Order: sequence, then structure tokens, then C-alpha cells
Amino acid sequence: MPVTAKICGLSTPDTLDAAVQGGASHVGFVFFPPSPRNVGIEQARALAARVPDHVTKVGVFVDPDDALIDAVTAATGIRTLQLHKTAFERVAELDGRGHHVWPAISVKRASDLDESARFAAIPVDRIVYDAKTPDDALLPGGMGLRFDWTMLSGYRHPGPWMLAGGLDPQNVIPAIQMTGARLVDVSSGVESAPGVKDVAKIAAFLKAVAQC
Ligand SMILES: O=C(O)c1ccccc1NCC(=O)[C@H](O)[C@H](O)COP(=O)(O)O
Repeated sequence: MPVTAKICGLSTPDTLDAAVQGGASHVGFVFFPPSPRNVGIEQARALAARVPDHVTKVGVFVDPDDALIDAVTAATGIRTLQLHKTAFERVAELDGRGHHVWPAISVKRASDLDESARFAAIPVDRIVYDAKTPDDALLPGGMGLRFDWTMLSGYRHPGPWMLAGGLDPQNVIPAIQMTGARLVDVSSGVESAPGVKDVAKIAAFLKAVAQC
């Protein structure tokens, strides 16, 4: 099975097209106003319309309320919700309503990984292992931070998962080799400035992933 990639935090047609043409399996849209990658509903509607059926659209949220999820899903057809800082009970509730849910686990130390076992009971569609950002950080992700990937080597995952946090075109191959990830996620590692995606970096990242 080939390794595939999600390009996250897309907000312009040209960078979205670069991700799709470069072979991304997933594209992510951030719905969190404090983020430099935040997209509004109408912007997301227009972007989503460009995404072909074989590429999965992922909505990235921080403890979203029903109104936001309903607005996003109605406008974009997004069915996959990547959920940061969202309580277990809320994740279970959204799963019960038929959404594809991807809870993010913030990882700093090895014991953080064990939170994944709890989600096996729901079960969720995929766990996202992302680097923990500082407690006072504005964002729970998208900051180019990474955790010690060796912690994932040999780890018994309870289900499908994705590696996120601090990946870029240069380090993604060793990261895949070290962790065994089959899906990798990148945001700031393919940007020229916070929130500004770079088509050459997107292409380089996807080319590196395709070699794995
Ligand atoms: O990217 C954001 O701005 C963001 C905002 C709020 C919640 C999550 C966010 N990003 C989550 C992602 O999926 C990122 O791709 C992931 O954290 C990796 O980011 P990076 O380390 O910059 O590649």
C-alpha cells in the first residue's frame, strides 16, 4: 500500500490545485478564526468545488459547535472532521451522527500516545498524532513542531492513524521510515510564511512521499 499525504491549511485555488495535481490523497481546510489558515464558509465552498472525488476533503476544527459543523458540511460536502482539543464524549457524539471523525492527540511524551486506546472503543475512523503545542499557544497545530518520532516505532496502534507535526519535504522520508506511517500530514512545512502555501514546496513534499 503506498504512503499518501494530506496537505493541510489550504486556502487558495492555486495551492489547492497543486496539492491535487501533485497526488495528495487528502486536503485540509481549517475552520478556526485565530489561525492564519482559517477559511470562511463561502471561501471553503468555492475551494471544495475544485476537489475531485478521489481526494478526501477534511475539515479541521477546534472543539466545534453544531452550527459550525452544519454550515461547513452543507456548504462543502466535507464528511471528515479532524477534531483538535475536543472532548472524548463530543468525538463519540459526532461519530454517532455519522461523521467520519479524526480526533487529534497532542503528543509530547510516550504516555500521550496511550490516549489512542480510548478511541478504539468508539471506534474512530483515524487517530491524528500531532505535536503538542505550548499551553499558551494560539494554535493546537500548524506550528511546525514535531515530537520524537521514535516513540511510534513498534507502537501497537488500535486503528488507522496519521502522522502530523513538523514534517517538511526534507524530513518526511525519514519520518515515514521511522514511524511506519501510511498517511502523513503537513501544513507549515510547505509554506513560505504562516498561512501562505508554496506550490513548489507542496510538489516537493508529495514527490518525496511518492518515493516511499
Ligand atoms: O494549521 C492550523 O492553523 C490549525 C489550526 C487549528 C487547529 C489545527 C490546525 N492545524 C492542524 C493540522 O492538521 C496541521 O497540519 C498539523 O498540526 C501539522 O502542522 P505543521 O506542523 O505545521 O505541519
